[in-house]
This record gives sequence, structure tokens and C-alpha cells, in this order.
Amino acid sequence: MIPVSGCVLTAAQMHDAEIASGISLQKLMDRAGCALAEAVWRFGSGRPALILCGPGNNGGDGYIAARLLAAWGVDVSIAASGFPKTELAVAARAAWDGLVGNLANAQSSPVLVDALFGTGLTRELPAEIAKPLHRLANAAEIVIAADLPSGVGTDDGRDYGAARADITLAFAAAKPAHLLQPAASLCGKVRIAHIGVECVANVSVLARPHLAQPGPTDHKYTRGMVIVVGGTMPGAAALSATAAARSGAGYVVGIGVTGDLPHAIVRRDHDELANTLDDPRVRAVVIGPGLGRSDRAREMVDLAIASPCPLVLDGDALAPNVVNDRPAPTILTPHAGEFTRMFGDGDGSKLDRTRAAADHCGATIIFKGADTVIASPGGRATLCPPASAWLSTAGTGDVLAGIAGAMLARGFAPHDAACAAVWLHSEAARLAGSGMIADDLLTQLPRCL
Ligand SMILES: NC(=O)C1=CN([C@@H]2O[C@H](COP(=O)(O)OP(=O)(O)OC[C@H]3O[C@@H](n4cnc5c(N)ncnc54)[C@H](OP(=O)(O)O)[C@@H]3O)[C@@H](O)[C@H]2O)[C@@H](O)CC1
Ligand SMILES: Nc1ncnc2c1ncn2[C@@H]1O[C@H](COP(=O)(O)OP(=O)(O)O)[C@@H](O)[C@H]1O
Ligand SMILES: [K+]
Repeated sequence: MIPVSGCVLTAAQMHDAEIASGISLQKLMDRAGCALAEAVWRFGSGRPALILCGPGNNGGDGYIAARLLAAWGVDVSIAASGFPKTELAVAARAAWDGLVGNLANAQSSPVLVDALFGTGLTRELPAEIAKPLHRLANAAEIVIAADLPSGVGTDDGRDYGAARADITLAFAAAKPAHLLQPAASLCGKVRIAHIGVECVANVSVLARPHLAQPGPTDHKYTRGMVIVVGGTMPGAAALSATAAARSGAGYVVGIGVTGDLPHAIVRRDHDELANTLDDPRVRAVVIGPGLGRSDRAREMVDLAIASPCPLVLDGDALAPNVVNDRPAPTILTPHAGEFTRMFGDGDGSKLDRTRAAADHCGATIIFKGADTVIASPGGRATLCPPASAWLSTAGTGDVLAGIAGAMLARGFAPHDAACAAVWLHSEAARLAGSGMIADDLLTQLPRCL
């Protein structure tokens, strides 16, 4: 059982991977059931457990876990929503020699195991299932979900009436619902149980980046020169510029960035932008935080886009069709409002929409929020485990843009730069703790390196 990591598979991809594994479904269910029993043993600490079993293989996992837990001496009972419908679940139920209660009138227990539905959920939970599920979950001390909390859309993270779990044990791989809201916040802590199925996908969970320390041959230019362009709200660009410096850039130039800045950041005027962009040592430009939307601001964005420099576009620089297959590395960092303004409402999940947008504009996109999605042209995407919700405060996005600039400047390819930036931002927020403000991220960033 490991923290959420690795590939992210849709329900259909998971099904294909199970088949491709060459391992019998019976064996896979035995492994899943065993992993579930171990989780209940570990997190339930031997307290009495009630296992809710649904009609499919998710229910099958529940019957197998119950049999093992009973053999290990746990006081375990089962309540089912009906008779199993799959061959494997029928066999798993037949191997359980205890009683099977009715979900509707099941008695609550300190440990509730939710094995009603997993990747096979196709629609809203009916009231006759949702009502007892919520009643029993509210009465339990701990809720452990098998694979997914029953009632979340596996691929889009929609809530179809799920009860919140404390622990979700995902089998074989994470699914989008473990990372996309609102489902992600219904999962509690997500753990992966590897059951021998090899999973390959171009969507993965954000991982800790490899950030090399400066070496003996490094100097300020090899570590990366970043330009941050300021505008009407000086604080925003100051946050970006300081974040770039604090996340390892060797040289940061603030163009038109006024206000409180570390002395290490070099200040230049707006009319020096064009000259500075011609400097071949420039490794990244960050433009948008606090820029404003004047004609002058638009001209500066156009200059930055036309330059050959790697670029982070944020805030006011984000507009529909602002970049189209720009040849140099480009990262866009929209929040939900900016994303919709740029790409429309679109169809599908946040993951689908971000991937479509990345293909459309030919740039890496960090679609921010409580379930940040990073996507690049060609389909590569990264889903980010929930970061501290204290990030929901003004200026934290400006900090992220600055970090992304520093990551491009250290030579990372755009997708890797975006991932490293989101990881550092999230880690800095974790260290900053409760009540943090954007400025606090700046002090924590060096610790995250
Ligand atoms: N990953 C792995 O390698 C392994 C995965 N395994 C496990 O298999 C699980 C997937 O199993 P699964 O495909 O049988 O689907 P599952 O979620 O049990 O439910 C399907 C049933 O629910 C029904 N139904 C659907 N929605 C409903 C609703 N709203 N309200 C009411 N009913 C609804 C649906 O009926 P239908 O839509 O056909 O009417 C069907 O009867 C997976 O999550 C994991 O736990 C392991 O066992 C082996 C290795
Ligand atoms: N509830 C939340 N949980 C986790 N992260 C969040 C949450 N709300 C916002 N964030 C993060 O905080 C940052 C906010 O960025 P943004 O909305 O651009 O703010 P600003 O423009 O004020 O800097 C983003 O990185 C976003 O992912
Ligand atoms: K479940």
C-alpha cells in the first residue's frame, strides 16, 4: 500500500490493463480483496467492521476481504445492496459463510468498508442505496472505500451521491476520480494497492521533481536568467520575481517591477523590455501577474510572445488565441475563470478540457485550482494531489508563475518545468501551514529545494 503515485488510468484503460496482465481476474480479485482486508486491519485497528457489498466486482472484493478479516479474528459483518451479478462476485459471496444483511436496515459499525461500486458505476446512486450509505458512513468512526468511494464518476470525478471516505484504497492504479474534484475530496487519503497489473498511461500523478543542486561549474547564467515584467499591480510581479529568485534562478530582472523587492533582483524600466528580450542569456520570461490590460500591456505581451525566449503567461496576459504553436517553450497558468475565458466551457472532465486546450494552443497548460491539471500538446498530462487549501488566497498564483519561470530557466522542458513548479508551490504551502499568505511561500521555497 503506497501513497497515490504513478499512472492514472480511466475505467476502460484499467479494464484493458487487467486483461493484458494475463493474470486471471479471480487472482486479481483475490489480491484486491486481500489488500482491502489488510487496509481494514491496519486502519481499523481491530474494531468491528461492516462491509457494504454491491452487485459487481467491487462487491466481490468486499466479500473476499470479509472472509479474510473474519479468519484474522475481526468482528465483521456484511450488508449487500442485492445479489451479485458477476460470476466472480457470485463465487466470492458463496465463499463467505456468514450472514449477508440487507443494506437498507444494516446496523452501523465503527469501521465501514464501502465496496458497493467501483469503476463500474455508470449513473447517480438511487436513493435506496445512497440513504443507507450516508447513514452508515455518518455513524462510522472510519470509512474505507474499496477502489473508489461508491458514487463518484471514475473518469470525470463527478459526484453521483457518494459518501466521504477517510481512506480510499485504489486497486492497481489511480483513476482520475482520485485526483479530480469534487471526487478527490470524497476520497480522503488515497493509497494504491499494487496487485500485479502493469499500468502504462500518458497521464500520471505529480511526483517529486529531481532538482539538482548547483555544481562547481555553475554561475548565475547557467542557473538561469529570468525576466519578470511588471504592470499596474506592482505587488503581483514582485511576488513572481522573488519566487523565481527563491526557487533557484541565478539572475532575475524585474522590468517595470516596483515596490518591495530583494536587492538581488535587478530593476529595469519598461522601455528596456525589447533590448532585454534580445539578450541571448535570457532563459525565461514571466509576464501577466499584475500586468493590467492596457494597450501598452498588450504590446509587451506581444513582444514577449514574438521573442525566442521560453515564456510563462499568467493573469492579464492570458487571452483567447494568445499563443498558437509558439516555437519556444511556453507555459500558460490559467485559473478556472481565465481558462474558460480562453478556451470556453468545453466538454468532458477538467483533464479532458486541459488536454484539448494544450493541443489547441500548442503550449503546456497549468489549469490551477484545488485539482490542478497540467497538460502538454500530444496528450501528456499530470494530475496533482490536493495541495493546501490555504493556497486559496490572493497572490499565490503569481508565486507559481515565478517558480515556473525559474524551472524553465534551469532548462527543464515545459511539462517538467510545470510539474516541478506545482510540486514546489504545493510543498511550500504545506510548510507554510495554516493562515499563510502568498509572501510566506517565498520564505519556504528555499527549504523545498
Ligand atoms: N483494477 C483491477 O485490476 C481490479 C479491480 N477489481 C474491482 O472490480 C471493480 C469493477 O467491477 P465492476 O466492473 O463489476 O463494477 P462495479 O463498480 O462493481 O459495479 C458494477 C455494477 O454496478 C451496477 N451499477 C452501476 N452504477 C450503478 C448505480 N448508480 N446504481 C446501481 N447500480 C449501479 C452495474 O449495473 P448496470 O450498470 O449493469 O445496471 C453493475 O452491476 C473495481 O472497481 C475493483 O473494485 C478487482 O476485483 C479485480 C482487479
Ligand atoms: N482550494 C484550493 N486548494 C488548493 N490549491 C488552491 C486552492 N485554491 C487555489 N489554489 C491554488 O492557489 C493558486 C491561486 O492562483 P490564482 O487564482 O491565479 O491567484 P492569484 O491570481 O491571486 O495569484 C493556484 O496555484 C491554485 O492552484
Ligand atoms: K467502493
